[in-house]
Parts: sequence; structure tokens; C-alpha cells
Amino acid sequence: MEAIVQVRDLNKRYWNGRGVREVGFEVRRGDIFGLVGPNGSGKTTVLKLLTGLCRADSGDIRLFGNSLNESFVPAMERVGSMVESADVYPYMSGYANLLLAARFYPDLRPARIDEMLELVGLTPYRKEKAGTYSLGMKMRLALAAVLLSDPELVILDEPANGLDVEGTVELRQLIQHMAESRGTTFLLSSHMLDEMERLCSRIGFMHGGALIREAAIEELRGAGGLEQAYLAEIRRAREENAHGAVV
Ligand SMILES: Nc1ncnc2c1ncn2[C@@H]1O[C@H](COP(=O)(O)OP(=O)(O)OP(=O)(O)O)[C@@H](O)[C@H]1O
Repeated sequence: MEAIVQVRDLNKRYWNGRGVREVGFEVRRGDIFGLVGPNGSGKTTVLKLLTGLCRADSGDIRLFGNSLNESFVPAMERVGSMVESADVYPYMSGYANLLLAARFYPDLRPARIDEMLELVGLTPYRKEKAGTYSLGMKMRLALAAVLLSDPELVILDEPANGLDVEGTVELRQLIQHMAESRGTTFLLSSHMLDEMERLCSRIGFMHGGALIREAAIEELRGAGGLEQAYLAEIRRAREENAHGAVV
């Protein structure tokens, strides 16, 4: 399977000395790759580096084979992302928000906006100002904007944040449907281990700015599940840290 995301020796150090170091992984077409790890372990930083929201100190990022440094536009044109914020314009209706997002894609069929509103369950609220939406509804609207252009790679930071149970299940079904039917590739981060176990095909464990393990979900399920593996990995990394190992 074609590698859609290739990350090698990625380093980013913020002014306070924290960030990510020597991160490397690959995501293949149709994979649903989940990054998990404690608060501050570097998940969002990796996703920000991959979407050009911040610049790496060193390392190589390739999306669809195009280097982010050398060919940013070809690397990003088939990517949809929602990292750090699910921004919506509060004084515009849900529909108008999507209309605004659609201006970046001149070839988009107008009906696509209605389809996306239906997909994320916002059709009944399409005329209401997005400022009146709940957190979960704003998340759904932002997700609809990400999916408008039918991206081949979707990068989402904590996508289930603020979603209710039904919304979480719908999001999972939507992601799985897109991965299976269209071969859409997903790179996600989340703290919801149960959800990640149900959804993802591969998991990357982050700790202290490093990617400490990568595993197929079947391997983790066979060995007692994601939560158990997660706790064991984090404990091991902390112990190694305490003994002076670089983690
Ligand atoms: N703009 C910034 N300036 C300085 N330090 C930062 C900045 N952004 C992140 N950091 C630090 O880099 C480290 C990684 O943060 P990051 O947000 O990537 O972690 P995370 O795994 O996404 O955390 P969470 O699960 O809490 O969202 C943390 O120690 C954080 O304090």
C-alpha cells in the first residue's frame, strides 16, 4: 500500500525546550492512524508540523510523496485538516459557513454543501447562526468544512471532543465508511482510548515528545487491548526516563 504520510527524524523545540524529537512514522493509504499519549506528549505538535501550522527545526515530512518544505501546495492540496481549533464564524449560519469554506474549491458542486450538512446531522440547523450551536455542533460544522473537498488525507486533532455519544458513534462510522469505501486516509489524535481502539487500524504512542511505539490494532487487541498497552508503554517510558534514558 502506498505511503501517504512519511515522517522522518522530525524535531521541533519550542522556546521552553519542549516539543517533539526524532519522530518518524508512515501512514498508508486507507489507514486510520491514531496518535495517543498523555497531555503534553507532543501529539498536537506533530499534527501542526504536518499541516504547516508550525515549522520543524529539522526532519522530513512527505505527503503523497511531496516534501512539505519543498512543495507545500502539491503536498497539501489533497489534505483536509482540523488541528487545535474547530473554528466557525459565529455570526454566519451553518450553511453560510460552508459556503465560505467552499470558495477555496471553485469546482465544487453547490449541492455538496447540503450533502455535507446532512452527513454531519446539521440540516435542521442550517439556517441558524453558528454562534448558537453547541460545542459538538460546532465540531460537526468544522468537520463538514474539512470534508467538503473530499480530501484523500484527513488530519484531525481530538475530533470527538465535545461530541455526545451519538455524535461520537456517527463520527466513527463516517470515518470508517470513508476509509473503506473511498480509501480515505486518516491521521487522528485522541485521549479516548476505547474509541481509538474501535476506530483505528494503527496506533502510535507518544511520550515526552517522542513516538515510543507503533502497533497494528489487531496486535494490541490480541495482547489485552489498547488501554492496557497504553498504560504499560507510558509506565515503561517513565521508568526509562527516571533511569536517565532518552525518551
Ligand atoms: N506554542 C508553544 N510554546 C511553547 N511550548 C509549547 C507550545 N505548544 C506546545 N508546547 C509544549 O510542547 C509539548 C507538547 O505539546 P502538545 O500540545 O503537542 O502536546 P499534546 O500531546 O497534544 O497534549 P494534549 O493532549 O494536552 O493536547 C508540551 O510540553 C507543551 O507545553
